[in-house]
Amino acid sequence: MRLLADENIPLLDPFFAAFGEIRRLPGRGIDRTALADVDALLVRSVTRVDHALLEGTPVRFVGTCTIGTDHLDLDYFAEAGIAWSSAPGCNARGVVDYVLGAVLALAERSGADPAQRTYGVVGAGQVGGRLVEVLRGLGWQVLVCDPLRAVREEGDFVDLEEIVERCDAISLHTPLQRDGAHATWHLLDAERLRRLRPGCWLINASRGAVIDNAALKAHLQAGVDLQVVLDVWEGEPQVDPELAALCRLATPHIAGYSLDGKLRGTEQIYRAFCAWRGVPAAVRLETLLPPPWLGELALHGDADPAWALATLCRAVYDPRSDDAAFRRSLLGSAEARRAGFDLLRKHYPPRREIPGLTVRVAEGAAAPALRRQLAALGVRLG
Ligand SMILES: NC(=O)C1=CN([C@@H]2O[C@H](COP(=O)(O)OP(=O)(O)OC[C@H]3O[C@@H](n4cnc5c(N)ncnc54)[C@H](O)[C@@H]3O)[C@@H](O)[C@H]2O)C=CC1
Ligand SMILES: O=C(O)C(=O)[C@H](O)COP(=O)(O)O
Repeated sequence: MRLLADENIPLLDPFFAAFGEIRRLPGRGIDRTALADVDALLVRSVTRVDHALLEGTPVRFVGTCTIGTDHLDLDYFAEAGIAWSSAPGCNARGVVDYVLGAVLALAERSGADPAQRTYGVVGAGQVGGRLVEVLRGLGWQVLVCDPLRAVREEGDFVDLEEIVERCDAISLHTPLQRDGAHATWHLLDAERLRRLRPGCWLINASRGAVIDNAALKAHLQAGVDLQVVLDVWEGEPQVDPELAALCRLATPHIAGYSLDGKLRGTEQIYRAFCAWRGVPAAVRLETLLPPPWLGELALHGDADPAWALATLCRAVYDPRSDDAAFRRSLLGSAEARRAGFDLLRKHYPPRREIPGLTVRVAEGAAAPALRRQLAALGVRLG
């Protein structure tokens, strides 16, 4: 059996070597020629996998080690009888940690208390749903917009217009859907951007085109008070440096790049692949995932919970380092910027997730509040 894989997929050998030959290519370089004798294709989000790529090739299985599937032509797969799988939820926690880091950075910069804002989460699936749980667990006010969930289940959902009008921090977590009743392409268009509350924090770690980037740039250039964090960009890997310069935080599509999330993504595709082949999945991620870099910490029982929240989150991940590296990469030519976007992702430093922490809290006046907060973050209590 021959497998072709994006070279940025980690742990290919431990999970897939037993099945046959594994060839590796940059995800953007995978073409029909490379697939001429390939049975299974393993990708991440940068390879468009459709009729044009697969027609006439022997590929019968496609796995994407990512949550998003907007780069796959699923209708064509169904028509052509090609088995496929994505990795739902694999890096959801990485995105949650990114949003927390972004919120804390915006709060520090503006001097605002993050606990006093009204958060709007748009899309409450694996990522947004976990984010809502964390924010509500911290005792913060959160409005949730997810029209698909709203028709399926009881719950406290609001529509997008209410999010736009009432929230002073909005985080987008929908898939990119170009058409249909719940299309998300340019969900935040010029008109909705205009109606955002002054001083609003707007975070996009979903897909670039969920916000109309040209409208956003025009809006920011007009001097509107909007604090924007973008991890994803229309047209990436080409990023508009003028738009990036207008953002408070700008990163190269790395919100979900926790080491844990990336390795889970490979494992989930390995399991789907084994199921397709009809063989048991013998390799276990637990044996391959390194222990958390930052294991155990102790907190004084009188520690200020707001200080503890910021300190612990930042100790695990602070998106400002990714922002600084990305801004440096945007100084060169268009070609260098495009290459820089992919290089930063290819050589991304290993980052772990907040729930990997174990924290002991000594007895003290703030101990109950600290323990509640740690539980909300998903941290283990030692
Ligand atoms: N920046 C990054 O590194 C990452 C980005 N992503 C992106 O985040 C997206 C969301 O991920 P998950 O939460 O895991 O997906 P999911 O499929 O679990 O959840 C998406 C949610 O959005 C809702 N939704 C769909 N259309 C909507 C609309 N028009 N308005 C409001 N809600 C709507 C769905 O009902 C669903 O509950 C992915 O599709 C992917 O594009 C995911 C992982 C990492
Ligand atoms: O899982 C997703 O969906 C994502 O957006 C991934 O974090 C994207 O990772 P790459 O495919 O860009 O490596």
